[in-house]
This record gives sequence, structure tokens and C-alpha cells, in this order.
Amino acid sequence: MVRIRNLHFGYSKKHPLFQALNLSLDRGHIYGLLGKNGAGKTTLLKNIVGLAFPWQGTCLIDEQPAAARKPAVLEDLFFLPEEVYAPALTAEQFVAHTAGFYPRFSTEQLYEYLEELEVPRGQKLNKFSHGQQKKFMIAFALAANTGLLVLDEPTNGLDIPSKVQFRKILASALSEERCMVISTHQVRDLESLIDTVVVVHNREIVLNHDIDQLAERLTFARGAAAEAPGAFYQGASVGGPVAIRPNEAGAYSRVDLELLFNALTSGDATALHTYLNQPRHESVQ
Ligand SMILES: Nc1ncnc2c1ncn2[C@@H]1O[C@H](COP(=O)(O)OP(=O)(O)OP(=O)(O)O)[C@@H](O)[C@H]1O
Repeated sequence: MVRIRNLHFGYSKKHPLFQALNLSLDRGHIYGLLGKNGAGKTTLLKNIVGLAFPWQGTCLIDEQPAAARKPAVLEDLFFLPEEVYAPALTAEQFVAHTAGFYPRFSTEQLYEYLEELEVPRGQKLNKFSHGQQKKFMIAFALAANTGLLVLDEPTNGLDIPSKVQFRKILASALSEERCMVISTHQVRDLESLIDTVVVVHNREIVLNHDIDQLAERLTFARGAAAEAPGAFYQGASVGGPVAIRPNEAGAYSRVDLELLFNALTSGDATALHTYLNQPRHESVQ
């Protein structure tokens, strides 16, 4: 659905942000776009949705250049920025003004999501708290039923119960027809939600892997097992030592996104990269 080829982009000619970046995103998946503050997540999302224009290369949505902002592309695309704008309108008024841009918008779904996220009815949106405004816009974005849904840091400002509800609702809204992209620097917020991890670091995509593939290839070890030699990365957590190792025993271990993110963005991740990028049969003895 999204094809980025040879993307070159920056805000000033002296400081290019992306150089020859490639990325493909398909329907039927929830992608987690992870990166530290300033890594370039928002900028990449803006290029994806056509709000920033590549210096070179292409960002296509269903084979159409995103930057052309064609109506047929826009009606099947929802981009929720990190800072939402809530006008002085009630939910009903907002729907009356905006839903018409999205042919598959469902008012019924919107109210279901609002109820699940415990967003009050009747009040004007600009009188909501920041978290309530964010939850309203998340519900609206989902109810738009677009093929491409891009959420920039959606969990910022949400309390813990709302983050749980957010994950539940998003998982239930995924279908074979939809491609969802969620950016965050709060890695744990996306655990048990995303099926593919994309990590941006130092202006490059340093990882683009399916969670199942990662679980198959890697072991996320804790305690004594984390101290054995041969780890790609070793760190410390409140519960003791932690490490990422090749999965030699073939046992399944839950992917620890935070540990993986730390491994890729701090220190030397060359061995981990090489291992993950080599075909599986080459790494199995
Ligand atoms: N409009 C702009 N003009 C100039 N530079 C910008 C602009 N927007 C972002 N930048 C710069 O581009 C880089 C990437 O910013 P971006 O907002 O894409 O990062 P991010 O990964 O989304 O960060 P965060 O997690 O803090 O939101 C940063 O160095 C930032 O200062």
C-alpha cells in the first residue's frame, strides 16, 4: 500500500534527514514505528501522507504519489498528528462537518469507541482535557475506516487504562484491508499490539521485521541466562540482567520491544543487524 523508494528529505539543504531511504508497508498489518526523540518519525510519517515533499525519490500510496494529495487517496487516508486540534464543536457537529470526507465513516462505530474510551458526550471538544481530546480524535480516526491509518504518538497524554483500551480497540479494528502505522518513542505502549517493528535511528531504518520472525530468531533472556557469553546485547533491568541472544534452542520467547530498541539504538548493534539480515538457514547450525 505504501512504497517509499530512494527517499531523500531534509528541512534544510545543509542537513539532510533521510538519504536513499526505502520502506514498504502493506495492508493487513499494524506497524510500530519506533525511534528516539528527534529520530525523524514524524518527518517520515509526513512524507508518507504527503504533508512533506521528497527532495528525491518517491512516496507512493496505492501507486499514487502521496504529495499529489489526490482526493481518491485522501479519502482513504487518515493521519492523526501528535498535537490534535479540537474545535469548539460538539461530537455531533464535528461529525457533521468532517465525516463527509471519509466515505466509509461510521457514526455508530465512533460512539462505540468513545464509550469504550470513556469520552463524555455532549460537551464541546475544546472543553475536553488534552487526554480526552486525543481519545476523541483516535476514535474518529478509527471510525473513518480508511485503508491507511497513520497515528503519530497516539498514546502521549493517555492514562494507563486508556492505553489498554487503545490497544484493544486498535487490534479489533485491524482487517485485511487496512494498514495501520503507529509511531512512538514510548516503546512499551505498543507491546502486544503491533505485528511489525520498524526502528528509525540516526536517520536510517535500522530494523523492519515481523514480531513472529523476531521471536523465532532471538531469545530475550533474563537472570542467569542473560549473563552467559554470546549475547548480542546485555543490559540491566529492575529484575536483574537481561540480554538478547540468538535463539539456539528453538524455544519461543516473547519479544521484549524495549530491550530490542535499546540494543539497536545504544552501542554497537552490528552483530545483531548482521544476524537478523542473513537468511534463516544460514544462521541455523
Ligand atoms: N519543521 C521543521 N523545520 C526544521 N527542522 C525540523 C522540523 N521538524 C522537525 N525538524 C527536525 O527534524 C528532526 C526530526 O524531527 P521529527 O519531529 O521528525 O522527530 P521525531 O522522531 O518525530 O521526534 P519526537 O519523538 O520528539 O516527536 C529533528 O532534528 C527536528 O529538529
